[in-house]
Formats: sequence, C-alpha cells, structure tokens
Amino acid sequence: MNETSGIVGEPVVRFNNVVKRIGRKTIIEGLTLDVPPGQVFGFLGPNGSGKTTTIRMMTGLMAPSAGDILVCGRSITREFEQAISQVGAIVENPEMYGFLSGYRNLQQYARMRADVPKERIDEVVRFMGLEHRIRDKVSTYSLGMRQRLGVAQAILHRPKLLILDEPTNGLDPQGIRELRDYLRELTRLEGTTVFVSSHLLSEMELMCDTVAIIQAGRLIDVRELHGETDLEAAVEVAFEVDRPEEALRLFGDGAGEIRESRLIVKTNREGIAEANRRLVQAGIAVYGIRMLTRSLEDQFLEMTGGGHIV
Ligand SMILES: Nc1ncnc2c1ncn2[C@@H]1O[C@H](COP(=O)(O)OP(=O)(O)OP(=O)(O)O)[C@@H](O)[C@H]1O
Repeated sequence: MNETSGIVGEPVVRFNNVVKRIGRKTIIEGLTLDVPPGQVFGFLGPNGSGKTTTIRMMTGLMAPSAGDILVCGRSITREFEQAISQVGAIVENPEMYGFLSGYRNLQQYARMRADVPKERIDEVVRFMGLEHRIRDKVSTYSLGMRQRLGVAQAILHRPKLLILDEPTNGLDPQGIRELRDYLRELTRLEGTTVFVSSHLLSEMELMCDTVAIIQAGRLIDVRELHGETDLEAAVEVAFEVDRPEEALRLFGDGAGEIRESRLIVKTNREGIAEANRRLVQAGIAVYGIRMLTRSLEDQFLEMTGGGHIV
C-alpha cells in the first residue's frame, strides 16, 4: 500500500497563473490555486465556467496558453510523462464493455498497463465495494456502480491524484454519499487526492472537504467545508441574554465574545443546545438564539451577484 503523498501540505496540484485562450476568447483567466493532499477537493462553477477546460489541461488533453500546472511538483507541459503517471482520471464516460463482467473490464484495462498485478485488481475491487457484483455483466450495474467501477479502473496504477469530471451527474443523494465514502476511504488508505468538478453546490457540499469556485474562467473563492451539512459545521450563534459579560465567563477563553450586547458563540448544532443548557443552568435569562453564519449557498449567491449556480 502506498504511503500518503509527500510532505504534509505540499500541494498535489499547483495551478500557476494558468490562462487558456481559444481563438479570441479567454476561457481561463489566470487561475492560481493549490490543491492540498489527501482531500476530496471540489471544483465548482456554473455551466460554461471553464471546469472541463481546466480538467482537459490537467490531463494533458489541451495545453495552457500561458502559465503552468504542476502535478506532484512536475509540470504537465514540460514533464508530461512524470506528471501524468501520477494521475488517474475519468474525463468523459469511462470506456466499459457492458457485455463483460466488471472484473473482465478491469483485467482488460490492466493488461494495457503491464505493471498491474492480479492482487491489485482485487484490492481496487474491495476499495470500491464491488466484490459482490464484480463477476456480473456491467450492463446490469446501476449508474453508481458503473461510476465506482470507473474509479476502480482509474486507480489501478495507484495515482496520487484522481480527477473526476462531474462524477455526481445522475446520482441520487444516497449514491453521492456512497461515492464520497468510497473516495474518502481511498484517500485514507492510499493517500489519493481527489479532484472533482460539479455545477451543483448541494452535491459538492455532500462530497468535498474544500471547494474552489470559478465563474466565467475566474477563481472567485476557495472554501473549506466542515461537515456534511451546514448544521453540522461550526456556525456563529448569537444569544440574547440578560447578563452577557457573566454569560461569557461560562465559556472558556476564546470560545465566545460579546458583540452589540449579545453573546456570540462559535459552535455546531449540538453545541447550540449545550450552550443554551449551560446558560439556563447558571440562571441567565435567554431571550433569543440566532444563527449568524450564512449557508455556503447564500455566500455563493452573494459572490456571484445573485446569479444561480445551476
Ligand atoms: N473548443 C472550444 N472552442 C471555443 N470555445 C470553447 C471550446 N471549448 C470550450 N469553449 C467555451 O469555453 C467555456 C468554458 O467551457 P467548459 O466546457 O470548460 O465549461 P464547464 O464549466 O465545463 O461547463 P459545463 O459544465 O457546461 O461542461 C464555454 O463558454 C465554452 O463554450
């Protein structure tokens, strides 16, 4: 099994002022972005914002007009072989033979890469939770299973970076969560960094540790997501209380602050109930509780001037 990639924090992908022009049109405008190791990293943007173009450049299908993309420190333009050997990708629909079993498909693909032993095929089948159906014809697979078989194929050579273009397309929330869980496991076991594109914020929130948001070829934000949903993430909560200073002392150093006579606590969903209990037990009157942190969706709408992501 592989060790996790390189030095902690060393980016697996580095976009260095990447520009792509096609004809007179600038499709990507100076993209500078680091993708940290060991994450499921989302690349989010509305249709036509430049996601596929970026992925095509990352996989060497298109050359940048200016700037460079480094994969594990190797330039995709100047050191293509070294860089691409670290990449597994599903860019368009993975080529699968429906009349063959999942296993035969993987064998077929492994044969093209001389260095993939049988044990590795068995391992990726386990990683992607396909062992019970791997001898069945691919034509009988659900979309989610086909996606997972595609991932299994793409990781046969143990890439450090797995790139998936819109992998959640057509999957239901359950299918998205399953895919996410398998990708997380892959990240944990092999240190693989996963780069996924999507135009759906809600799906990225289910799937990713961090999202980079692009619009019209420009990076507009990079944001860590802290949990499955906003309610599980840390949120700022304002408690309207009768004695704010005294209330603040119930929360350790740095855990709260006073703003406009209200006690502000940064916590998660469970923490809100707990904080409320603590206040009431200390005899402090609580007149109101309000969440201050807006959802990523609200923030996204604000950043894009109210334009919708889908
Ligand atoms: N070969 C090309 N020639 C001219 N324009 C192109 C070409 N390829 C892409 N574009 C344009 O570049 C922009 C970005 O396209 P791209 O496919 O990268 O976006 P995307 O974010 O992946 O969108 P989608 O989710 O719809 O696939 C679009 O306006 C598209 O029309």
